[in-house]
Order: sequence, then C-alpha cells, then structure tokens
Amino acid sequence: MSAKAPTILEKIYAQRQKDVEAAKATPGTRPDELDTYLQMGLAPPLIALVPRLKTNPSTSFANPSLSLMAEIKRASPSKGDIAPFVNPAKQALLYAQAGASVISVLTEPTWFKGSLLDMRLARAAVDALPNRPAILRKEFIFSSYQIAEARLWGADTVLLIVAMLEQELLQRLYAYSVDLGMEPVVEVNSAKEMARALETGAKVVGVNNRNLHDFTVDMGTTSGLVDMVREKDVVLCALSGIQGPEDVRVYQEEGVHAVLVGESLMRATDTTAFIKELLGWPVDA
Ligand SMILES: O=C(O)c1ccccc1NCC(=O)[C@H](O)[C@H](O)COP(=O)(O)O
Repeated sequence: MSAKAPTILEKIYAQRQKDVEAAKATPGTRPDELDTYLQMGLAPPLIALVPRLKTNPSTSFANPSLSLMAEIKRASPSKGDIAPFVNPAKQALLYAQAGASVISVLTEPTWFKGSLLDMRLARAAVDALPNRPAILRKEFIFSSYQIAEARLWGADTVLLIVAMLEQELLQRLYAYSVDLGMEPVVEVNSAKEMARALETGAKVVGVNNRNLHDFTVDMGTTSGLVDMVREKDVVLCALSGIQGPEDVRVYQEEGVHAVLVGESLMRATDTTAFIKELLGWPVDA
C-alpha cells in the first residue's frame, strides 16, 4: 500500500522546520541570543491588537463595525505568483492610509516569497502614523523561536494555526506570545478547532475559509462558526477568499468583526478605492 502524499500544509511545515533549525544554528540568531535581545529591551514598542481591531473607519456609522486586516502576499501555493515585486513598505502605507487596522505580512519564503525583512519594512513605513495598524506575522509557527523573531522584527501579533499544533503546544505558544505582549490571531477551520482555540483563552480567532490541506475555499466556513463565539468576548475574523463587497456584507450582517484580505487587494488596480468599496466605507473615511 502506498503512503499518502503529504498535503501542502505538511510540506510547508517540514520545510519551515528545516529553516528554523538553520536559523537557530546561525551565530547571531541562536535562541539564547534572541532571548538576550528581548531581555535587553531591544524589541520595538508594540500596540495592543484587540483595541486596535475595535477601531476602524466604520466605528462611527456601522453596527457592528468591521475592521480590515490587509495582507501583503507576493505569491501563494494555490495561485503561484500574485505580485512578486510588490514594495511592502509602499503597500503597507497604502493599506494604513485607507484605514486598515492590521497589516498581515507573509514571511514564509518558499511558497509565499515573503520574509522578515518585508515585515520589518511594512512596520517601518507605518511606524510614525497616528493610530498605526498592528503588524501581523503571517507564518507557520510551531516554535517559540519564531515568536521571539516576530517580536524582535517588529510584529505586534502572530498567527497560530490550530491545525498545525497539538493542544499542549498551542497553549504554550499562545502563553509565550501573550508574555511578549502580543495577543495572537488563532486560526481555525472547523468547530473542533474553534473549541480548541477557545480553550486557550484566545481573544482573537480567525476562521480560515481555505482548507490548508487541499486549497478548497468555502465562504460558509466562517458563517458556520459565528454562533460559537456570539456571546463571548472574542474578536471573530473571516480569513481568505474575500473578493468583493457582497462577501463582506454577509459577514458583517452575521456579526463577524474583521476580514482578512490578501489576493484581491494585491491585484486591485486602485487599492484605496477597492478597500472603500469592499468595506462599504465612505471615500473620505
Ligand atoms: O493562500 C494559499 O494558497 C495558502 C495555501 C496554504 C496555506 C496557506 C495559504 N494562504 C495563507 C492565508 O491564510 C491567506 O493568505 C489569507 O487568508 C488571505 O487569503 P486570500 O484573501 O484568499 O488571498
């Protein structure tokens, strides 16, 4: 009997383990060195994710209001190249000026063509803005080392994907991230994963409409999980597959608090106009 072929998530995980081992063995970025930098207070100041997600251009006129997590995505395993030569600093500034509450930066290099430098530049571009957006390290995280890296390179939050992590490790990484001042975005794709996310005490949960094993996108995935958090103090975000205002309107009516948009923003010819149209925000918002 032939062994089952690894899914894309398993392939990414295996490659990232090698990448992290290499970084940990490199003089200058060994784990004890990152710890020392953190203890010396060398990580840049950060902002709190939850309050930032609760402020957005629609706070004054929509109930519930809806925040934007805008992603910088050069490429992806499902689509190949999307915008390989995007300037992450300029893109981050555009997103921030259009009203994004969070800028999500993919830092995985092999399939997404991202890097920690992309994230650092996105942060630098928005750093001096009043009420700047939070910076999310969008990564396949399985080690506290990657969370320490994120903090030192200027993230305000990190992604923890429940499907990749045993509960004990998920809990440990969640606690480590909070210890460093970063409330993570905990990503789920099913009711079972949502229950595990809530068990950690997560305050921000992202439901990924994309199944990371087979790439299928089901926009009803988020809708199907709204009731699990309706009475809870949890910010619920819909991730992936969002292409137009109709997708967003449905989520907003269902009580979703934020949407994370990657590809359709990267392909927009007028990013600012597209954001306003997508979120139903006035042009001058
Ligand atoms: O985007 C992919 O093809 C992908 C495949 C396997 C694992 C993760 C993947 N994407 C990461 C994301 O979660 C998305 O970049 C993000 O939610 C934005 O999605 P979209 O708006 O559909 O670009």
